[in-house]
Amino acid sequence: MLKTAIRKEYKGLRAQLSHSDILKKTDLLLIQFQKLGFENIHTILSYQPISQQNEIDVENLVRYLQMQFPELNVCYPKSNFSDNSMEAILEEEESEFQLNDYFIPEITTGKIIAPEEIDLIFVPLLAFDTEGFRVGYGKGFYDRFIQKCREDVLKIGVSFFAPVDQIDDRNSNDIPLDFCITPEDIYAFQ
Ligand SMILES: Nc1nc2c(c(=O)[nH]1)N(C=O)[C@@H](CNc1ccc(C(=O)N[C@@H](CCC(=O)O)C(=O)O)cc1)CN2
Ligand SMILES: Nc1ncnc2c1ncn2[C@@H]1O[C@H](COP(=O)(O)OP(=O)(O)OP(=O)(O)O)[C@@H](O)[C@H]1O
Repeated sequence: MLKTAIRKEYKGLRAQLSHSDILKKTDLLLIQFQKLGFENIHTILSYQPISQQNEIDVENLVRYLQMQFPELNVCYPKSNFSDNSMEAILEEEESEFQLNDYFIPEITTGKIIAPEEIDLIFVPLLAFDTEGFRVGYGKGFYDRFIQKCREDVLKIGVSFFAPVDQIDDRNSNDIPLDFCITPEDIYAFQ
């Protein structure tokens, strides 16, 4: 399937989920995530969900990591729509989030963390395939950002749905995930 068709289908599938479906699937995702073990995680890049789009809220996954790594640095993306780039901003006590034009609650100010410092990224997506490639909103923000990260950065996708068989129009910029968590399974790639 082509990315445009996948985007359309999975936006539709998400839109059909009820509030209680979402709560249940989000709980199941945490249970799956807890099966993974991590070592030496200091800094992560999380995201705030676009709730109008029924994006997955990964807050509970972040809290779970914070229990294991009490000193965890949690960053959030700040997008620049003029060049489709983004920066990781460290969340601190005084951090504020403001809805941007795309209904993303974006962190407003804070310390910029170098991509090389990030150990783990929760990657938002619309769909993924059986090899770990993903379809996002089609602007390449995450592919551009991940390119600047360390080779060993853990890229973890989260999806309410099982993978599609194959994304037929993937390109040389597409960086595959290491894991994708769904309410039913953990997919490990490579
Ligand atoms: N929660 C969240 N934060 C994120 C992302 C994301 O996917 N989810 N991003 C991942 O890249 C970056 C922002 N990128 C975006 C890229 C394109 C559109 C966009 O085109 N939105 C459409 C609405 C979706 C639609 O097509 O229906 C639009 O408003 O036209 C939105 C965000 C950084 N922060
Ligand atoms: N590292 C990169 N450098 C330059 N252009 C890039 C890079 N990564 C992606 N792009 C460009 O960004 C556009 C969107 O890419 P793609 O269709 O793979 O997006 P996506 O993975 O669905 O979305 P997103 O990453 O925003 O969630 C494409 O035109 C692609 O060529």
